[in-house]
Amino acid sequence: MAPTVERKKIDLAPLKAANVPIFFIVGGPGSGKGTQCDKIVAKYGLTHLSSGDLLRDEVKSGSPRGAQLTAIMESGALVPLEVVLDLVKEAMLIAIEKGSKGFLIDGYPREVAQGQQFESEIQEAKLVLFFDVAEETLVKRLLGRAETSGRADDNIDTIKKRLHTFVTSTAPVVDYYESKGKLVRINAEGSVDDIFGVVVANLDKVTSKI
Ligand SMILES: Nc1ncnc2c1ncn2[C@@H]1O[C@H](COP(=O)(O)OP(=O)(O)O)[C@@H](O)[C@H]1O
Ligand SMILES: Nc1ncnc2c1ncn2[C@H]1C[C@H](O)[C@@H](COP(=O)(O)OP(=O)(O)O)O1
Ligand SMILES: [Mg+2]
Repeated sequence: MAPTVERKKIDLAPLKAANVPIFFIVGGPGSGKGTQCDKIVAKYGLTHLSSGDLLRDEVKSGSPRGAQLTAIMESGALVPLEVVLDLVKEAMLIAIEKGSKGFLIDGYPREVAQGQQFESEIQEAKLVLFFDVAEETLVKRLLGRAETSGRADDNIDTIKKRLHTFVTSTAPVVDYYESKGKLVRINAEGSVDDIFGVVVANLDKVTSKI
């Protein structure tokens, strides 16, 4: 039986009223989502929310909700949709109160249903940036990150499982947004600065009003 998750009612009215642009940031584990988001924040001042960071913060907080998450994340599987979406909503509301002018939602959606539920409950994404990197490169980068990250999921066994989850659950997200004409596929094998150049060229087309 699936574990029951604690949920509370979240009033989304202020978030919907603000109607700020939302960008989904998708890519395999180690594709450079976090790295590029830091650079986007520095240039455009958008609010960066990483679903993985929100989950790790929840674990650290010692909440009952957090306690259920560690085992799932160490197994390389996806956390239940409602848990992630509630954390994202709560973080977005806090940022809106502080005057956020738009969001980078990093590591979300990781399955098509997550995208559909987010967009039906909150607002449509403006664009989906997909960082496209070969598996071999992802493994190399994650093993490099493992040396300093302290992350329980940066080890070869969990990395293999996370890659499997990416192929089975998240690759369909890429196809889904491509068919909607919202996908920006970025070859992310090159240097951080070269990739950022492509990111900027794409964001500049749609962020002139931010
Ligand atoms: N373009 C790149 N070339 C080489 N290494 C990179 C590049 N982008 C990110 N990295 C490194 O790869 C690792 C994973 O990057 P990260 O931004 O954490 O990816 P993600 O958030 O998609 O898992 C980090 O150690 C980061 O420094
Ligand atoms: N949107 C989401 N839905 C379900 N599980 C998620 C999720 N975002 C993150 N997780 C869970 C499963 C991931 O393997 C783990 C770490 O995510 P992450 O920090 O975004 O990884 P990375 O930046 O290496 O791609 O947290
Ligand atoms: Mg990340």
